[in-house]
Order: sequence, then C-alpha cells, then structure tokens
Amino acid sequence: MGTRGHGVDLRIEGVAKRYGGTAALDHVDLHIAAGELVALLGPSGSGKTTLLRVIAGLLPADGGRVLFGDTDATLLSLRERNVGFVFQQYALFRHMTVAENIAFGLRSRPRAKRPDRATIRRRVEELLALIQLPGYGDRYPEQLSGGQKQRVALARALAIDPTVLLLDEPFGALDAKVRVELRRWLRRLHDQTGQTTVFVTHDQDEALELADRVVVLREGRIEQAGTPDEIYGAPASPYVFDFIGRASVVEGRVEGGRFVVDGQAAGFEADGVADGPASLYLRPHDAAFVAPGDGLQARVAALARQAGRITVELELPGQSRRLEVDLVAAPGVATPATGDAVGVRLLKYRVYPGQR
Ligand SMILES: Nc1ncnc2c1ncn2[C@@H]1O[C@H](COP(=O)(O)OP(=O)(O)OP(=O)(O)O)[C@@H](O)[C@H]1O
Repeated sequence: MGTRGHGVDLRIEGVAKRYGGTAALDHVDLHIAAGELVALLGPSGSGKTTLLRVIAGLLPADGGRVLFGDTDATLLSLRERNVGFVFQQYALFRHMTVAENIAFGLRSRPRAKRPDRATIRRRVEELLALIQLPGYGDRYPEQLSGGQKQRVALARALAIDPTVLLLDEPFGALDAKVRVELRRWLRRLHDQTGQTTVFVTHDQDEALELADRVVVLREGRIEQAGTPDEIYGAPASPYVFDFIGRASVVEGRVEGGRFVVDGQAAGFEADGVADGPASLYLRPHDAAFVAPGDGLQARVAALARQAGRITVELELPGQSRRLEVDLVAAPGVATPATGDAVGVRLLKYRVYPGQR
C-alpha cells in the first residue's frame, strides 16, 4: 500500500495486448505512485483506452501484470479490484435520480458489505457537496447540463472509495469552455481527495494543466513519462515535441557539438548530439527578431493575425518548410512586412539527430 493520499500504488509490468497484427500495447512498464494524478496522452489509436481498460480489469492483457499495491490484480475479480471508472459519455442511469446514481455502487454490494441506508444517505450528501451540487439529489440526469452529469458520474465513481480512479476522456464531449473549468475543478478535487487517478486524454493542454505526471503514448509504447514541465520543456523526441505544442523545424547538421544550417553563418549549441544530419525544433514564441546580419537569416513570407498575436512565416534559404515566429500583437510592437529580410534569434530550442 502506498502512503501518500488515498488508494494504492499501481505497477504495470510488461503489459502487452494485440489485436490481430496490431500491438495496441507493446510491453508497457509504468509505476504510478499512490495519490498521483497521471495523464495518459497520445493521438487516436496510441493505446490509451486499452491501457485504462486493462488496469480496470475490463480487458484481459495477453501478457504482463498489473499490481495494485502488492496484489496481482489479475487474480482479483472486478468487484475485488474496486476501481472507479468514468467514461466520456455520461453513463448515468436515466431512470434513477442523481442520489440513486451516486448510491448505486454502495447499494449493489453484497448484504454483508453494504452500508446501512443512513450511512449511504450521508455519503451521498457528502459527495454532492464535494462535486458542488448540493440539493441536486432528487433531479434526474436529463435535468442536468453535460458538465453537471460528468460531475455526478465522478461522484458515483468515488462513492465506493475506489482503489484507483480511472477516467477515459471524461470531458471529451463538453464544449471547450466547460472543459477548461472542469479540469481545474478536477485538479482542486484531487488536491482534496488525493485519490490515485489515471486520466486518458488526447488534449495536451488538458494533460499538462491537470496532471502530476504525463505519460505520452505512441503506437502502444511509452514515448516519454515526466512532469508537465519535463514533457513541455525537455521533450525526449521530435514526436513528443510535435505532439505537445506548435513546432517549427529547421534541418541541418551537427558538427562538433554545433548545429549548422546550410547557407547560414550562425551555429547553435547542440551538446551531446552526435555529428551528422540533425533537426532543430523550435516553439514559435521562443524566437525574437533582430537586425538582419544577426542570428538566422530569413525572409518574411506571410503574416497571420490571431487574437492577441501575429504569426510570422519565414522562409530560410535551402529549407523546405517555413519557420513560424509569434509576435505579441500590441501597439508599439514593430511588425515586419512581407518580403522583409530579418534576423531571427533563437531563445530556446532542441536539436535531435536525424532529419524527417
Ligand atoms: N476491439 C478492438 N478490435 C481490434 N482492434 C482494436 C480494438 N480496440 C482497439 N483496437 C486497436 O488498438 C489500438 C489502440 O486502441 P485504443 O483504443 O487503445 O487507442 P486510444 O489511444 O485510446 O485511441 P482513441 O483516442 O481514438 O480512443 C488501435 O490501433 C485500435 O485500432
């Protein structure tokens, strides 16, 4: 059993799952500490839901083990695993009130383990307060908004005091503004409950804002696992860099620890990258314009205005892709014009071996 927060720590050891020729999970190893909130992040088909279902016991793995604390979960029945699960689509029982929905897991326990009616009622009231819907117990699901339904689904999952809380894109069906509100709310709730939680999402902002640790999946394997700062600030591969935010790429070579670009005088530090073809990855806000002659030499190809920012698209000699640099749109900020020759200073970037 873990010591931090509620619930147990989870160990996923060599878990594999194939569907015909596809490895949905390719020998995944992952340790989740008790009380941790972990986001499984990846594009469609990367294996997030499969991993969550294997942890829940809803899907048997072909190989490997899942441990809840010291217990091999594969030896436990679904009931004994006692996981809380929330799906993307509010799977509330429509013919039951909110209170009945929340009480469902407790009421359906075998008689010997079932709390008495008064205890269940108290627990439901506590949970309604926790999800900030006090007084909503007698409503039916159809009388709730989408966000309220998902909060009730979460209360229902928490009612059984689960060993681990598993959430599969729980805010996926909600509009963008409600999603942002609910993920902040979920983070605060987690700070209160400390429940070991695994959260599936394909939305990098959601993962970075919500989770203690983000696990990036790619074709059934873990590409990188780390804190949001590590994942965003030090992506282990071009795949993670690209997936986690906007990226511009410059192709070049590493020579003696410097990244050099054909036709450019400026070189860039590339410590630890072996000599040979390489790519420099850059976030559009991590560059600044300087006088031509300094930094990378480029020509402004186009300007795109969005709310609060201008994205400047730059052409570099010999590069097939344009480089994007963001400027804050504000009075007094000089904006280059299409056709201008500019210098670009790189404030932060990463160099990876190989070219794509
Ligand atoms: N029941 C199934 N039968 C056959 N193949 C499946 C089945 N379930 C999943 N797969 C395949 O396994 C791989 C992983 O699927 P999974 O649903 O875990 O991905 P995901 O990352 O959750 O994607 P999404 O975000 O679209 O839900 C995919 O290639 C998928 O096509």
